This record gives sequence, C-alpha cells and structure tokens, in this order.
Amino acid sequence: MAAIYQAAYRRVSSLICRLHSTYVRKMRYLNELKEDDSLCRQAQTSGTFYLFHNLSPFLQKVGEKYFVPQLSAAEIKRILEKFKETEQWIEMSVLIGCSDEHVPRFALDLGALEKSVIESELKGSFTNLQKALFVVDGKDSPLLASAQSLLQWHNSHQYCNKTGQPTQRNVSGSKRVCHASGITYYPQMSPVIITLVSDGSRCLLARQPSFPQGMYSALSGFCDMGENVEEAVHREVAEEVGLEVESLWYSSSQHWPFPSSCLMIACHAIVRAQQAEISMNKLELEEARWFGLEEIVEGLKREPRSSKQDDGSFLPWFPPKQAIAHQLICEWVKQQTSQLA
Ligand SMILES: NC(=O)c1ccc[n+]([C@@H]2O[C@H](COP(=O)([O-])OP(=O)(O)OC[C@H]3O[C@@H](n4cnc5c(N)ncnc54)[C@H](O)[C@@H]3O)[C@@H](O)[C@H]2O)c1
Ligand SMILES: [Mg+2]
Repeated sequence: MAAIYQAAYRRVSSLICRLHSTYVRKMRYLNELKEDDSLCRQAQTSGTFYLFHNLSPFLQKVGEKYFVPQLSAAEIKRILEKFKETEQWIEMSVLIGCSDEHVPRFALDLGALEKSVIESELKGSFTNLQKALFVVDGKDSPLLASAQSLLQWHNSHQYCNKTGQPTQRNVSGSKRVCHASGITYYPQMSPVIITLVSDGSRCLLARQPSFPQGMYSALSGFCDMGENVEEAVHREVAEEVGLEVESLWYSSSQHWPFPSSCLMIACHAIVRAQQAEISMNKLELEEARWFGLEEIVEGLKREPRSSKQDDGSFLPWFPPKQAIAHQLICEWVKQQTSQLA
C-alpha cells in the first residue's frame, strides 16, 4: 500500500515540477546553487564568467557597440595558464544568475593579474563601471551593477566586525561566515528614496555640487534607521527644499551601485501649489527649482554635450534612461500630457 502511495506522490511531484514555469524553475535552481556548495562548485565548470579587474567590467567593442562577453571556464583557464596561475582562481568567482537553460553565470575579478595582458589576450578593455553602465545594452547594465556590487561587498567584508578574524565565503559567494564568532554576514544594500515632487503643474528638480554641469535630478536621500519609505520621503523633501509633502505614491525601484549598493525606491510626491516656495538646504544642494512641462520635454531631448551655450552657461538636461530618476521624469510628463488631453 505504502509503495502505491509513494508512486502516486512521485507522479504528482513530477507533474507539479513540469507545470512550473521556466522562471520558477530557474529561481529554484539558483537558490539551490546558493545553498549547496558542491553543486555550485560543479556548476563553475559549466558556467560562463563575466570578468572584472579591480571592479571594472571587461567590455569588447564591435563597431560603435559595446558588448559584455561571457567567457567559458576553459577560456578562463587559458588566461590563467598565461600567468602560470592555477584554476583555483575560479573559486573566487561569485554567482550572479543563470540563463533560462540553467547555464550559471559568475563574476570573477582578476585584479591581481596584469590588466594589459588580459586585455590584449581577450581583445577588449576593462572599463570604469560608471562609463560601462551607460554604453552597454540595457539588459546587461543591471547584471554588471549587481555583479560589481557583490564583488565589492566581498572585498570590504574580509574580516569579522566582532573578532577581527578572517571571514570565509561559501562557494556561490552569497554569504561570509566568521567561524570564531559564528556570525554570518550577508550582502547588504542601503535603502534610498528618490522623489519627484510636483505642485500639480510643475515638477521640482535639483543639482548637487558633484553633478555634471547642467544636470538636474529628482530629490534623493538615504533612509534613516527605523524609518519607512513614506517617512523618508517626507523628511528628505523637508530637509532639502523646505516643503511639506501632502501625498505620495510608489513608482518602482532600482538597484544602484554608487557609491555602494543602494536600493533606490522611487516615488512621486505632491505639495500644495499655494505652499510651493522652495527654501533650499545649501549644505546639500547647489540649486533647486520648479520646471514647467515644456522645459522638461526640451531637457529630455538634450544631450549633455549640447547643453553648453556660447556664454559658457548650461541648459538643463536630465539623467539618462538607465537611472530611475529618468523614469520618474518621463512618468510625470505622461501624467501631465494625459491631464492636458
Ligand atoms: N539612479 C538614480 O536615478 C539616482 C538619482 C539620484 C541619486 N542616486 C543615488 O542616491 C544616493 C543617495 O542620494 P543623496 O546623495 O542625495 O543622499 P542624501 O541626501 O542622504 O545625502 C548624502 C549624505 O547622507 C549621509 N548618509 C546617510 N546614510 C548614508 C549611507 N548609508 N551611505 C552613504 N551616505 C549616507 C552622508 O553624509 C552623505 O554625504 C547616491 O548614492 C546617488 O548615487 C541615484
Ligand atoms: Mg540628497
């Protein structure tokens, strides 16, 4: 009897498994790789690798386009042999995802090896992440950003905060453990709110002193300990431009690798048109002002290069489409245009 039940259970389980979508199977496989060291070690032999050098990703240029090559384990071994290094280096890679066909993807930083040798061997170049994110295909930039953030987190968490002893990573790189204290460290992100404030017919954009000339963006700020998203939006708007938010709603979120792993939580906020006088915090901002719809539409078309005028001043331009600030601005334009229609 028990055998019949077991056979029926197996049939139902395998049916459920087949019914699972490609996405669900992929996520379950990735989770197994994170948890199971021997499975992940085996996966490294059949996976593909994104290369980094001191946290700069490796890109190849074909014509005017930049690509992020995925190298096989065999190609990595060939490079390592050039340096008379062993394949043990592969163990320093971190798991960053997998294809729909369950080919795992890893990121590996070869920062200790001579950069120019790798570049000429693989015919490409290690490119600063800030530049790389804006020149690669849109689907590759989130992958590069999260890979770099994870590599950076490992670099800065080599030792236990409590004992000062070295921490040991698991094979996938999803955590580090201090065996002396038993503390497990997981990769961290800092929550940051980014808010496009509107008074109903205009939107508020600001400049930090570190921004490139002419660029304006939505207000942003790190969440304080214990704060929720709504409280952070209210506080940041009050702190930076002296306005009181009346209502707000969530738009979307984005992982942002600068300065190190932020979770950008994007919202729209409304302030009363009668109480919209800006009182800017000069310690944080260089300029903050209201923009009408026409000026925003013009600014969205403007390239950073074409923003400089003959008298040396700069016309406003906005963050590129890879930044969530861009998305907030486009949503606001859509909202305003639909109201006018
Ligand atoms: N992707 C986008 O569209 C977009 C747009 C704007 C800003 N951002 C990012 O948002 C982040 C925060 O924006 P901000 O500079 O306006 O923040 P902010 O207004 O909170 O000011 C930054 C200051 O906050 C303090 N701070 C508090 N907690 C911090 C933490 N965990 N890490 C670092 N500093 C902390 C520091 O003193 C720092 O100088 C920046 O890293 C920026 O790159 C992204
Ligand atoms: Mg700020």
